[in-house]
Amino acid sequence: MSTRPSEPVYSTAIAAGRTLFGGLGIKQIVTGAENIPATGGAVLAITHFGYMDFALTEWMVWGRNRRRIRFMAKKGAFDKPVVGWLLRGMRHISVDMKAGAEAFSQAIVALRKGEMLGVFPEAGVNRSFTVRELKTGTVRMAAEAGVPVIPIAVWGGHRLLTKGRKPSLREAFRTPVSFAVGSAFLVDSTADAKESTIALRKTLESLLESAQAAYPVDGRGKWWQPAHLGGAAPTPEEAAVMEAERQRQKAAAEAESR
Ligand SMILES: CCCCCCCCCCCCCCCC(=O)OC[C@@H](O)COP(=O)(O)O
Repeated sequence: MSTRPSEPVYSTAIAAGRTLFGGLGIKQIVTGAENIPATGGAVLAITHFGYMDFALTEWMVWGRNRRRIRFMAKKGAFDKPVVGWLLRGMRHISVDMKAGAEAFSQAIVALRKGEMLGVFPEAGVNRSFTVRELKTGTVRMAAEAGVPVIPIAVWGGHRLLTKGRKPSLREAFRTPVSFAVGSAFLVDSTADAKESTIALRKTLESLLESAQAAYPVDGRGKWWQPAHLGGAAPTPEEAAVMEAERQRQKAAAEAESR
């Protein structure tokens, strides 16, 4: 692919994102950037601690090789009037969490066309800021499309915007965001998807540990630091309880609106 067709919606979003992150003085710390393929299909498997992970990852990738990531995102976002139009304009893929087959086949088509797909295999933001159990779809789609998985840990992006927390300019200003990009993870199509997924999770955890170890701000006692590293974030067990409660409330609200 020597030509890169113009995409006005995506280009506008990138311009807006660069202005925002540039204005906030976000500092990128990147290791393993050479692992991002310059061409061809690949699944980027990204950790998910904050709502800026999408844009931050695209910002980092764009700065390296000018590629546009097609993200898999919740159907709920696509159902919103303006946001939905924007997401479709950027050719992101809508995922119905209750019926994933449609999104899966769209993802395969995109990968076979040589697109770079961005997925968050934890299927949501985990308030403990630790890597929780992954869905198996990531490795299954890579195996089926015959493309590599590129594991990426993003650390610090949750300080900009995350679940259950009001964003603060002071917290965001000049915040370092680390990206640890791992080498291509080739999925053996004869291997069990569960096993490969466990291996992928271990890889993401070790990339995350390396990003945290080198992070230039001491997180001890801070809300954004995981409990096992001396931070004030809820433990994985507490986060799971909070998430179950949130799901229960959502289901109750949906039942009421019917
Ligand atoms: C400079 C770079 C700027 C580039 C802009 C391109 C970025 C594309 C933005 C895609 C945004 C997709 C938003 C989807 C929203 C969404 O799906 O997020 C929620 C979940 O994940 C986790 O949610 P949760 O249920 O709260 O755990």
